[in-house]
Amino acid sequence: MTVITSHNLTKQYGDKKALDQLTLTINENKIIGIIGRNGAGKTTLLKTCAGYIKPTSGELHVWGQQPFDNLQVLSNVIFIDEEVTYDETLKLKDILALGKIYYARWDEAFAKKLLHYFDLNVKQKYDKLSRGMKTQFNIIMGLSSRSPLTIFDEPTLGLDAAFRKEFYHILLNDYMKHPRTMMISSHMLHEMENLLEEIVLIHDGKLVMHDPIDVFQNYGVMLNGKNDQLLPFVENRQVLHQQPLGLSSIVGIKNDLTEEDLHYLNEHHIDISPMHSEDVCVYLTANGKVGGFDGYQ
Ligand SMILES: Nc1ncnc2c1ncn2[C@@H]1O[C@H](COP(=O)(O)OP(=O)(O)OP(=O)(O)O)[C@@H](O)[C@H]1O
Repeated sequence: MTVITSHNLTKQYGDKKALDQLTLTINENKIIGIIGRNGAGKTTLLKTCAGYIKPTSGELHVWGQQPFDNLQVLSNVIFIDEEVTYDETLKLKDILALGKIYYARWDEAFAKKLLHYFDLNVKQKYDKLSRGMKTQFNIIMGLSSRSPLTIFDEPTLGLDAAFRKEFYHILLNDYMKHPRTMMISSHMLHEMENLLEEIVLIHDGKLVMHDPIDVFQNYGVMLNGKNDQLLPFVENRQVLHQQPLGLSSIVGIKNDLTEEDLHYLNEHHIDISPMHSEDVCVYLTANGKVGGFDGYQ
């Protein structure tokens, strides 16, 4: 079943198009990574899908309905980011009690188990938690809501490595037991790759790529060899990155190598290595800057 469909979705702030004619389909029960550079439009996309932001133009449907200010959609969505705040008088247990009211699939026992595991005291006031502890609590709310559409916007921002690791592990286990649609934006792609089933890469508000994670992971290859042999080889190919090293170069290209290509590379001692997913993201959103910053010369 389809959860989200957008067609030419656009959100404009003054002259800036935070989302620019974005057409996308998200199917249910997947974990989807929303990636892109700073200012790409990730938060705007997620908040628009969560019904918090009204699109300027285009179409957006969540379970077939326009999400903005739509109670039926809102009751099935949870949106967690670092700006979530609660009334300063509320203790954690009071907030858990609210979970029961807001989320049909809320699992209070699970929430309490997680709080205990992470040494968060239910009697403590939310307002008195450290910033990292607030983020931990927000994540616990997000997981325990079991909302059919669970959205995490940069969930691990400011969290230590130990918690991040635990979070990925718990999220995956809970998702296996209770499948739902999860959209997660993050700049920590390398840490999250194993969780994700699909990647949505956006840049300047536009969709660059929406594919299964393995397509993304196999998108490019890095070649390292002598210029005489390497440069003619890459001449008519999609070059994503190029780094001269004197008489040699490192060149990143789209991975569409044939048997014949592999034979050539082998024969000319050109090394082939995988292009890391984070580099694929960087190179595909580089605005034509294939060689990186070189302003010191
Ligand atoms: N309320 C707003 N008013 C004006 N401009 C905005 C507003 N919200 C977002 N923008 C602009 O829209 C663009 C996309 O912002 P958005 O926060 O969606 O990006 P992002 O991909 O989440 O970035 P980051 O990774 O840095 O958090 C940016 O240029 C931002 O300045």
